[in-house]
Amino acid sequence: MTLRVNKLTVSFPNQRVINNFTYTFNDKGLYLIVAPNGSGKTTIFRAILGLINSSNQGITINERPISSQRSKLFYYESSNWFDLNLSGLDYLKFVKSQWHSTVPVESVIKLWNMQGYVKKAIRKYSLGMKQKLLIAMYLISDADYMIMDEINNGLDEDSRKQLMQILNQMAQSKCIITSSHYKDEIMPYANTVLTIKNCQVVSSDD
Ligand SMILES: Nc1ncnc2c1ncn2[C@@H]1O[C@H](COP(=O)(O)OP(=O)(O)OP(=O)(O)O)[C@@H](O)[C@H]1O
Repeated sequence: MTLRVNKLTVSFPNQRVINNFTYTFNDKGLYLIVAPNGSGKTTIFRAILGLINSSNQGITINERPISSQRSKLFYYESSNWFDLNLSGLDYLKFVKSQWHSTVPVESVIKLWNMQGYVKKAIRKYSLGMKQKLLIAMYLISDADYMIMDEINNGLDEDSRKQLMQILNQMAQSKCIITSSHYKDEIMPYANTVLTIKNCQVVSSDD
């Protein structure tokens, strides 16, 4: 069980961002991508998901094309993607049904203390409340592979600590791939750190 990226290259007009990235993510563990602003973290995630054009010789989960394995993977890039007219509960129920999850919605709402606002329209949420909703969606999905872009953005210190405990626990049985600008908080829990320099992705395993 692996997520394999084979010779991934991403270019935008006049700019190559990722060059010839080949890597195998195992089905367990916490992978942290650390790199300065604008170096290509989000680009890698989008390319893995097929949300942007790339050249590659295959992106697979368990040796099958990722496009046929969507229920094994969860990625929701940013709370900016939320439809502000919907409620948090709408999103949680949607994810539960689409990912055929057995995780009770109520347990995740309680875990993140979202009872007071989960039924309200997202337009009434603070930044941190939106981020908690986004994290709750990952927990509900219960997907084997989770790609989380800047997952602790907008969270207060206690919530970031709680998130780290949860990620650490989930990484015992799932593959968590994340990037963060609070890297010092995640680094102690990361099994592998990937960095991007001059379009090359380098792993701490190498
Ligand atoms: N759609 C696009 N068209 C042109 N250039 C793009 C596009 N998307 C990203 N880029 C460029 O690709 C580079 C990498 O962007 P990316 O968003 O992947 O960086 P990042 O490492 O996630 O940054 P940050 O830490 O700021 O979130 C940047 O130079 C950016 O300007």
